[in-house]
Amino acid sequence: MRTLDDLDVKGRRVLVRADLNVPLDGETITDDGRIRASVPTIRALLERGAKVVVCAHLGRPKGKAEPKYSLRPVAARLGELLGQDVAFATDVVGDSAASTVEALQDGQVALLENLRYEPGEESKDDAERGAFAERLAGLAELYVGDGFGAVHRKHASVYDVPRLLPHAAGGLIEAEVGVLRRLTEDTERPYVVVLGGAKVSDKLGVIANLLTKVDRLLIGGGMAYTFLKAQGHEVGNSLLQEDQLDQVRGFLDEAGRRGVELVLPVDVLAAVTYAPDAEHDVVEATAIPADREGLDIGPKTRELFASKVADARTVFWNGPMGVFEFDAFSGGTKAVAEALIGADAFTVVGGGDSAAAVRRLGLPEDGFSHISTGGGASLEYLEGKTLPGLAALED
Ligand SMILES: Nc1ncnc2c1ncn2[C@@H]1O[C@H](COP(=O)(O)OP(=O)(O)OP(=O)(O)O)[C@@H](O)[C@H]1O
Ligand SMILES: O=C(O)[C@H](O)COP(=O)(O)O
Repeated sequence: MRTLDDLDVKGRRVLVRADLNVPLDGETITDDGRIRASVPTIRALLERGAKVVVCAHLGRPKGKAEPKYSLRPVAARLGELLGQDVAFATDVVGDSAASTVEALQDGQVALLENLRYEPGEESKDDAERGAFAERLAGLAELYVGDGFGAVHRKHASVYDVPRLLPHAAGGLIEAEVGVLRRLTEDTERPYVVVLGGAKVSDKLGVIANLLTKVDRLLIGGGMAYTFLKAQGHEVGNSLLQEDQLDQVRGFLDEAGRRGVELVLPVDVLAAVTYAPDAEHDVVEATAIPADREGLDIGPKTRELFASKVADARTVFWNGPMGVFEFDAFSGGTKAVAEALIGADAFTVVGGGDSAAAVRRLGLPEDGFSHISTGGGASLEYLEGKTLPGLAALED
């Protein structure tokens, strides 16, 4: 992959694809980790006299402009971190983007509005995606891919634009790939992967492949309930991926055949509703009442998961064990994070929310070997898959 040193950026418009998908509470950014991780590359380009045009997505607005997914608050925070103004374009490839980019002087930076306001960004139709990519590429002369968290998406800004412009990888992508490579080459064993979180359908897909690589797979968070249901248990109102139950039954069989330990929760915190102060009880994972939803792993599971991490030599963890944003349901995530910190192992945490959880719970970031900005992206990297955003940069 070419790096920033291979591009002559002085006086030129450089489109930087960053991952600025941060958690928001209204317009308040609750964790700015991904913005901070994007700063070094943007700063390096500014210092070299480029006109920097940053593009990124926020949430999943599905091709429509929805104010709650606006990147405007992110532009303000990015400006504070860079110590200079960030011009904000109120559209992606429209008049505002054109005039904002036109007005940039060398060493100045702009952020475009949420890429996913445009249906072309995520389109599965190559022509529609390509047409949007042409418009986006038209804003700049060079492209820098640095949004590691999104490299697993075959989206216009990730996959198509680098084919249209001279390009390079930014420092974040270089660093992430450098560390994650260690998890795919000569992995020290026992190798344990811990999965949780809420993007269940996305991440179930990676399990088949992980089962060929790991010694133990621990499943918590919103992911666990599809497994419990597949084993025939009631999961009440818990997060469930009904259409993937057969696939999950297949994983359970495959794990058995391969001798991979697949460890599920034995108890959960079952709440009456999804709320910070929801009334809840600890119940056996096999006996979740029909009118309750599991919002965290229970105390016995925390001990069980910690014991399964304790002797590991390599651990990758993606996805919180519960709704850590609510204090009452953050204990499981904290227990798993502490188990990783205590392990004598190469430990990697991946994912926007997983990394945010570590910081929110006040745990030391240097307690882990690496905190990755990518969740789904790191998981797919670990599978050994070719990721569209990396392949495009390698071309
Ligand atoms: N039992 C549960 N029920 C509902 N939501 C849950 C549960 N457990 C965890 N979550 C939610 O999962 C979300 C994080 O999931 P997600 O899969 O997006 O992880 P991530 O670390 O951000 O990875 P990525 O970077 O791929 O998005 C959190 O907002 C958390 O509240
Ligand atoms: O949060 C992430 O994992 C990345 O920003 C990608 O977001 P996505 O899962 O909505 O594509």
